[in-house]
Amino acid sequence: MSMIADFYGGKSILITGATGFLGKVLMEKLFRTSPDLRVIYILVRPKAGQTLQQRVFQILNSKLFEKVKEVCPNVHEKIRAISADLNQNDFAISMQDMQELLSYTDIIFHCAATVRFDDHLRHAVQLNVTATQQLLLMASQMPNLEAFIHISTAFSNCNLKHIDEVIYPCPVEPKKIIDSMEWLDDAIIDEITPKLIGDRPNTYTYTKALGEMVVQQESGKLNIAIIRPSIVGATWQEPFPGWVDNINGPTGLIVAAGKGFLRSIRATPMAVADLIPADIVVNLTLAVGWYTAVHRPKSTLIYHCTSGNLNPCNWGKMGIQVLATFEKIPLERAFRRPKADFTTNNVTTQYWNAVSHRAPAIIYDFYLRLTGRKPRMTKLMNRLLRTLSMLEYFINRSWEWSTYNTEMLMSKLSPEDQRVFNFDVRQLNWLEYIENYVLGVKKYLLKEDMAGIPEAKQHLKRLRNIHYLFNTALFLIAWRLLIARSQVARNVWFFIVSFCYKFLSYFRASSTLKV
Ligand SMILES: CCCCCCCCCCCCCCCCCCCCCCCCCCCC(=O)SCCNC(=O)CCNC(=O)[C@H](O)C(C)(C)COP(=O)(O)OP(=O)(O)OC[C@H]1O[C@@H](n2cnc3c(N)ncnc32)[C@H](O)[C@@H]1OP(=O)(O)O
Ligand SMILES: NC(=O)C1=CN([C@@H]2O[C@H](COP(=O)(O)OP(=O)(O)OC[C@H]3O[C@@H](n4cnc5c(N)ncnc54)[C@H](OP(=O)(O)O)[C@@H]3O)[C@@H](O)[C@H]2O)C=CC1
Repeated sequence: MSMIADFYGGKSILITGATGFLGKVLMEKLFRTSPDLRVIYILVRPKAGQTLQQRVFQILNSKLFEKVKEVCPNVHEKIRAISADLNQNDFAISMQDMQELLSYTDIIFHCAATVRFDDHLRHAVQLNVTATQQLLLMASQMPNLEAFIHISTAFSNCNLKHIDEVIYPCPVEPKKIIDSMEWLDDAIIDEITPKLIGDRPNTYTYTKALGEMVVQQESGKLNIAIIRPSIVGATWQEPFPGWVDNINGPTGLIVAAGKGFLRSIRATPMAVADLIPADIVVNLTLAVGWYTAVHRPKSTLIYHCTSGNLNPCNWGKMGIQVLATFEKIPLERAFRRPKADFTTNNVTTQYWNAVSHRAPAIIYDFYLRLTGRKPRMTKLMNRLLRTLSMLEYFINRSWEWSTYNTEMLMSKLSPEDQRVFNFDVRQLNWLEYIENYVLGVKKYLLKEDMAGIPEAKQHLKRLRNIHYLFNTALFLIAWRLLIARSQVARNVWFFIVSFCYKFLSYFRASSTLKV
């Protein structure tokens, strides 16, 4: 019997960010392992023309929830979507809904955040700091609350090389930042942003660090824990391997490499690729929820959910395995053959960006224009290059995260819980995981049919022939131009032609003699 699964039975659980990547995997696991839970409240905003109900319906009817429906057929009744916008005061939750949340919630998992690296500081503060503060205030009014679990990121202190499971204060108090965002105009915020974020690379990591400080300062009598996952990737095992449905982090680059857009990337092959599968993060999160509620640690514990110190893999190994998988299982309608390399300095990066990214895009757009279609490749390529420049910080450095609390928790679990809520990253086989990840990108994110693989392979063969043809034509044109302009080139050309002629004459003469 799993103590953790048993613990969530009969509970009312509030999840923010339940429509996001991690939130969905968290909900799925909760329903599958504790189908007798009372209710999961999710704070959802209407989006992209969909009502709350339509959004929930879409999630529950997705492939991810197929197993849940077998174990918990009345899952629709156990999920209660509450209209909320975390950017608004009191989250714009109705009085009635607020009353219900305050009266019944037993556990909170706070996953909602803006994860965009380029978000405006005002918006990032609102969601990652102010909303966290408001949620804590709400939590403090919940009489039944047993635990508040805050999802942060292992990169909230990426300005440090070695990171312990402690909160590192930022120079300016979060309260001052929150206040100033209320009266400063956008232009001034833009001006002070670089000074505020200091040696962090973006507003995301900075505001997640502020969020942690808020959690520490406002914890009061609450039972709180913070989880810091590193780069969350597709699922490893549960509910099935390779599930992923958004293009954040490595996923977008895997798509770009598979479709042949991404040909070179500035990365350090030996740097640690601190990826962590989504199901490991979720298993740890649920175990932390149980431990925090049942054992009530005296202080707020922080748990690093990382792979680097227990089972390291580097970007080089990862890149090679991604490309090897595309050899076997290519994506459909690729722009070019999947073939990419790492560059390590600015000059080579600029060179390969021009030759392998910009030039083919310009040529393709020229072809689209010639055939009366709208050019789009240059725009897409510029977007990719911008994304690459934002991710570069994370793929050219290595960090060390200590994992004492995470390992301590593992040792507290019963053998059954260690199996059902497995977060032991040492058991992960990277090559197998990456292959499943790439497959998952194809199947679940791009929704490509496996039956289309032979056609995709044919398409790659055609691309290879076009590539050879194009290179031969380019060489001949360049050579012809060179001959027209340079005496040396003409002499070389004369030498080659006469050499070939002599060789052929000799060959013909010797074969005639034999006859
Ligand atoms: C030794 C030699 C070996 C040779 C080997 C060669 C190697 C070859 C490489 C092969 C493959 C590579 C694989 C391995 C390398 C992987 C490297 C990965 C690096 C990853 C580092 C991540 C570090 C993360 C650290 C922090 C972790 C966290 O805590 S939080 C989560 C991370 N957050 C993010 O990832 C968000 C980052 N994204 C952004 O900030 C923004 O998207 C952007 C600024 C990058 C781009 O913004 P922009 O406005 O230009 O575009 P946007 O509007 O966002 O999107 C463009 C289109 O995409 C759609 N989109 C966007 N988001 C999503 C989504 N979540 N789901 C679905 N679709 C999405 C969007 O709608 C746009 O579409 P259109 O409207 O149709 O245009
Ligand atoms: N993905 C990763 O690599 C990592 C993620 N994390 C952390 O994990 C958590 C979850 O991340 P992930 O699932 O990847 O992120 P997603 O971007 O997939 O999900 C974000 C969630 O927050 C919700 N949200 C955003 N703004 C609002 C708002 N104004 N009102 C209500 N809800 C809102 C989104 O709702 P909607 O669907 O309406 O947009 C969505 O459900 C975050 O705290 C993140 O910092 C930490 C480390 C790595």
